[in-house]
Amino acid sequence: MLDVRGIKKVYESKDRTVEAVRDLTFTLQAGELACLVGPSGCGKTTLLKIMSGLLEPTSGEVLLEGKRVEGPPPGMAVVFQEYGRSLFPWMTVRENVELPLKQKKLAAARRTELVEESLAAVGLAEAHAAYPWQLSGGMQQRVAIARAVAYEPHVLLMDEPFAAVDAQTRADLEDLIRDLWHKFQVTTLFVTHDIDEAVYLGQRVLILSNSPTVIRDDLAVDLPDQRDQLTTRSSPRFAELRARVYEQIHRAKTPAAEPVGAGATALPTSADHGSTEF
Ligand SMILES: Nc1ncnc2c1ncn2[C@@H]1O[C@H](COP(=O)(O)OP(=O)(O)OP(=O)(O)O)[C@@H](O)[C@H]1O
Repeated sequence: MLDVRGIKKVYESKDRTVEAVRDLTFTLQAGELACLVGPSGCGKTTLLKIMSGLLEPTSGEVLLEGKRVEGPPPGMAVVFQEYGRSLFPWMTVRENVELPLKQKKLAAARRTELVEESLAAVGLAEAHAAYPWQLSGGMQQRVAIARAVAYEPHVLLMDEPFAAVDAQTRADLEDLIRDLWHKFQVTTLFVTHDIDEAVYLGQRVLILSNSPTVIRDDLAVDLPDQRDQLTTRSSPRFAELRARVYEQIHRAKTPAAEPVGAGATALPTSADHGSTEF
């Protein structure tokens, strides 16, 4: 449903050339929830901008439902980290969520239905008349998520959406994402540099190498579908999976990256609800 084929991106300016992404190829199946994790600066945001048609690749292509992405595709919604900048402060919560639906030229009755359903789904039915600046950071990010869901996208891309919220809010938002995914079955790619978050959320974790970036591993997360912060994160399988991701990223950051299993790597201990970030 979403094909990323041989994506390469070289940023060129007068005095500097940066090969941010070398060769990325993967496919997201319809209804899949995949996480993308990699070291800081490895090109995650670059890749997402290319996938959402905001940036042109140097070579390669992205296909959404067989159609080449050449500008923001109508069936795609993106949630960014900076919720503060993505909501309009002069519009109420309801108006913010409704705006893309107006641009989609939906009838008023359908817009009302979608706005109410999505605000209820993120637990903000009561806050529809508030302005974003009257809400906490976590609530603002819920509004941004509601806006994306109301749009009824075929694909939802999320670029480190919880990086700016506190740990408790982050855990709640992670559970919200899984609930919404179960409810709406939207194909989702969630970018994070938090290994625990990637394993907890995803059915699959794509691990990127250091820049210039390629896919280092594509890991199936065989944890039970019903997850909760306490039981899932303290299960032995969760610990094994996060150790594998950690090891891959650790090796990706060393200059002569060896394949997994070629040597011992000291792993951080899995503190309950702690996270490992890069
Ligand atoms: N507009 C640009 N011009 C030149 N170089 C850029 C530009 N945008 C990003 N880069 C470079 O491309 C590389 C990848 O950046 P990118 O922001 O995509 O990585 P990232 O994985 O999202 O980083 P982080 O995890 O720190 O947010 C970096 O070396 C960065 O300096």
